[in-house]
Amino acid sequence: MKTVFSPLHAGHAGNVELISGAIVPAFEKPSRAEFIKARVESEKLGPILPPESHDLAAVKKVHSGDYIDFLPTVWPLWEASGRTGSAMPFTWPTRGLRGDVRPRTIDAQLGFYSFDGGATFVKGTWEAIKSSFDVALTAAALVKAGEPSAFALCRPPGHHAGAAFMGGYCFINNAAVVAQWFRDQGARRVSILDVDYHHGNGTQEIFYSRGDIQVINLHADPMTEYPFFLGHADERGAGPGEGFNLNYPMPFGTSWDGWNASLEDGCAKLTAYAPDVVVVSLGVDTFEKDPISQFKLKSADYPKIGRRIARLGLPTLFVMEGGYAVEEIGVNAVGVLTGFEDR
Ligand SMILES: NCCCNCCCCCC(O)(O)C(F)(F)F
Ligand SMILES: [Zn+2]
Repeated sequence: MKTVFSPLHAGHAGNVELISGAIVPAFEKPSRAEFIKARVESEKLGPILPPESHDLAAVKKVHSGDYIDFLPTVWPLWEASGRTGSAMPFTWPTRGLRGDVRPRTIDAQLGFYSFDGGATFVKGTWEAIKSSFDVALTAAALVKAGEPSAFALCRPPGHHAGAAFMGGYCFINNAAVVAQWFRDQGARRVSILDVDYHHGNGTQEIFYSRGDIQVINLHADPMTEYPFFLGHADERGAGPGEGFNLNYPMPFGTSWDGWNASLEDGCAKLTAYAPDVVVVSLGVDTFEKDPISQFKLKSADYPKIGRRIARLGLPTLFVMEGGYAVEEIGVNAVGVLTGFEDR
């Protein structure tokens, strides 16, 4: 399997996040991608290719233009306002406030275009964001060109980013961008299978009213876990999208048997949908040792996920999302990929 990777992810470094009332170093850090890359090499998964560069056209098919055009202006505006630390919002237009008027202050604009304080900017963040979707689009082109599968080693991740908002370490929804790209390249139906521990609220929001892109999410129950405000089982899609959004919320402590029951049902629904291609939002924060997550999957379980996805018998693009147990992130993420290839 070929991997696409860009060293430009490393410019998104030194970020902080707000956890339990304290500003702490961000869990979404450069070593995550480096450990995965090292494991791709040590497992001899296949060649590691640099991304082709793309313009923003494919991105603006799923994200609003004003939101995307805002992203590269953040750091310059933040610096121009005299700040040096991570650019982070602290006010959001929630119920009863106006979300149709964008204030002039950069701090407010960050809140205008986000749902939490988890998507922060430093000097190299925009370059990293751009390299991440270039990686995803380059890997998608490999699958379109006939590769049975490919691995987009994306960083930053994307599945919490909606049409016009960022959050949860996500800025551009890489999986959504490539799913739309496959449609534009002639795929009649595309399935997105999101196995990250957290619900892919952004991906759901982007495709919620569409029947041509099926979105299947396996995740921790939002009644008790981030992102909290989307991801319930009764969210089944709207209008033409009714029935094409499937959520499998699961309780804290879920281990392989319970998680696999959701995977089996999701795969049956995917097979019934008969897509031309599958995009896997690959997060491995379902791992028992993940520092911010509450599922109990073991490293030996990840190859089983890959084997099950391979049994779908469809062209498959893996897009990297989350996972914070950095020592084991490579073993677990690449375990899915070697399992897919049944090695
Ligand atoms: N205790 C409060 C910390 C807030 N937690 C934010 C969790 C973000 C999870 C991101 C992710 O893993 O879903 C992604 F795949 F997008 F990277
Ligand atoms: Zn996650």
